[in-house]
Amino acid sequence: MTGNEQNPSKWLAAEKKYDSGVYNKHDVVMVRGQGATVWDENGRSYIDCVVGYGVATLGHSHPDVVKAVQEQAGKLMVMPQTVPNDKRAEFLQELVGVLPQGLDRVFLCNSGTEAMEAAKKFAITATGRSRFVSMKRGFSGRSLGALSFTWEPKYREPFGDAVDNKSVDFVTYGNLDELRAAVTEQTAAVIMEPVQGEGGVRPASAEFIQEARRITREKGALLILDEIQTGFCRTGKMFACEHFGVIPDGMTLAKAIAGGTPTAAFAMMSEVADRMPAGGHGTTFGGNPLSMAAGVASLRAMKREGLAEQAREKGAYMMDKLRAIQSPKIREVRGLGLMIGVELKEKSAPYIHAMEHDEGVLCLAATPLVVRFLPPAVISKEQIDQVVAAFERVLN
Ligand SMILES: Cc1[nH+]cc(COP(=O)(O)O)c(CN[C@@H](CCC(=O)O)C(=O)O)c1O
Repeated sequence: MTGNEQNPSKWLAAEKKYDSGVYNKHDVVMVRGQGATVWDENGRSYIDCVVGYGVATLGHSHPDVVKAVQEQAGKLMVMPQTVPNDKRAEFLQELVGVLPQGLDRVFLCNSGTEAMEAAKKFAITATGRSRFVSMKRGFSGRSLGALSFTWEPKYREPFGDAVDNKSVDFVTYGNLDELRAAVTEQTAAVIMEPVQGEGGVRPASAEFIQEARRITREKGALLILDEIQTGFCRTGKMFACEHFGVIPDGMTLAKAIAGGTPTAAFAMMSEVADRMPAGGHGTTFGGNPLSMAAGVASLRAMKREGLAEQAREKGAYMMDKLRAIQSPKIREVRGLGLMIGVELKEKSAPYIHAMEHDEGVLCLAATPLVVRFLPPAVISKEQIDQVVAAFERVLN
């Protein structure tokens, strides 16, 4: 068990008492992390295959990131983007240096949903159009603009018409005929994840993404790839689009972008950026020097440690081990790199709970039937073996 029933945590009580109530809180208080391991307030360790929903791909508290944040915190933490800053400039250079060719203009912000909001506004000004095509099972964020691209009705319905559902056509992920029918001369952009994450860990086919690239060019629409979860080595490449040989007109980025600090971006072609009126968008915290320092350290560490190759190799290893589990409860093991989903023939929640409480492994859901594993690319083979053995035990 993780909670301390005799001496309930004062931190747990306080957080549950004052929180907004939107989250289904675990009964454990995590206080420290290093690499692929986190510890709760009672000193129990866990192998973390959630890492903040795919944020700490570089591992918790990477020493380079910690050092960079400590130094920048003592130098300059706050400077709005109207005023240039050395760290921000350095991060932009590092980021554009790893982005696909041509994506060399960047709107910096603070979360994935904000990046998607920016993408929506830039697409409208770049094309003069306001219709969009998004994907069934797609997840683009929770703000009202991003929510219009997010498929799952339970996320949209409580907000009624405040969510613009009228100007978005949803197509079945992977269905070429639906895609071709939906993209027209009124379409501003097609929005899609190269691998659907929250929607069940579903890699796209190369054919589907390549057709999205072709048809958007033909119709004068933008292709915007949502790499908020797939970006920054998660799938075995720096960006998942590299697996498919496709360069989009824009790419939303967040999660693993800056060493765990709340940072995001909409990266785009100059032709897209140049059509936004000056002052047409903005953010207070975006591009703050503290996050930028973490981002510079993180991107350099990813390159130096060959993190994409680590994710590719360890992801293949982990999926092989998961596929070797002989269990009638498993329908399919799928994914790309270290973005892994195990679809069960029954609800996954009890097994995810047992992994945490009985086995000391953190994993998460991606739709009610899928167990999602998002380990950090610094995870060891031994830790992977422990995770797989634990999963086999909870299934049996
Ligand atoms: C592909 C994708 N796009 C956009 C977002 C929104 O990013 P942000 O505003 O920084 O949360 C997320 C969050 N993905 C997590 C959902 C979080 C939630 O439930 O809300 C996830 O995959 O679990 C994505 O995975």
